[in-house]
Amino acid sequence: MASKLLRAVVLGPPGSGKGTVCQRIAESFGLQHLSSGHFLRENIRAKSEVGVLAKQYLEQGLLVPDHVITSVMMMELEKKQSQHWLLDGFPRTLVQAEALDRICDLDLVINLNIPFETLKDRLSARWIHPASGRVYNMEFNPPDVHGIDDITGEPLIQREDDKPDAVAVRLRKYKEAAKPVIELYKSRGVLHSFSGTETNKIWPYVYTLVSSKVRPVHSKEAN
Ligand SMILES: Nc1ncnc2c1ncn2[C@@H]1O[C@H](COP(=O)(O)OP(=O)(O)OP(=O)(O)O)[C@@H](O)[C@H]1O
Ligand SMILES: Nc1nc2c(ncn2[C@@H]2O[C@H](COP(=O)(O)OP(=O)(O)O)[C@@H](O)[C@H]2O)c(=O)[nH]1
Repeated sequence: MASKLLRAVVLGPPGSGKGTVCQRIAESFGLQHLSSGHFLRENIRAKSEVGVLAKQYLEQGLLVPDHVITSVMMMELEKKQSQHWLLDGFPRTLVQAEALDRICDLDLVINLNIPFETLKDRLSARWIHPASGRVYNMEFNPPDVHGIDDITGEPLIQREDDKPDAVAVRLRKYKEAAKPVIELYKSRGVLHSFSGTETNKIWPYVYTLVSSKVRPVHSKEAN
């Protein structure tokens, strides 16, 4: 199997399971999961310059300006140059995809196609552990203790932008912005789309696809 470092992206609307799928890929293949939304929320909590600027956009469910998120992600990617990585939530626009093009050639783009009604239901039941970005769902993967993170015992919160009004705006904006990004990756032959309403059914196909590029952490070969 090639020893080249994997450069992968997961695309999909809010609630499509990007975070869940990325978490599973990161665990199964030992690669870095880099979530743009998580970095922005960390900056907001730290009240950094980027955080202060980004806060108003996140609260309204709007995309942060391209130059802001691009500089955040370029800084993070620079730190991870020597590792396999997987991007979640970036690029979201053609301008961002072009910025990413300038620093790497993508090997794999996973595109999650999930029906709108399913997205709305999932987001209203989503809870997160803000410090780690761990994601729960009150039906799909509830925490052991209601409202509490399994690992740290700290409280879980619901994101402001998972409220119904913000969700509708986010889903509309996603469609507009993502179309040219999806077309770009399709034209390059790196796009792999998966449709369905259940992550558990999509996951085996994603696992097989990623296995064709990187060795699983727990495979016999890896031991
Ligand atoms: N690549 C990006 N470009 C612009 N804004 C972004 C980008 N990534 C994240 N954001 C901002 O951060 C918010 C949260 O991002 P995140 O990726 O966590 O959530 P989302 O995709 O909107 O929802 P979800 O986690 O449900 O997919 C977005 O609504 C947007 O305001
Ligand atoms: N009911 C259900 N919930 C899911 C499924 N897959 C993921 N979720 C939950 O749906 C919410 C959105 O998933 P997430 O991975 O955060 O998606 P993202 O917004 O694309 O990053 C989270 O609360 C997940 O736990 C699924 O197959 N069924």
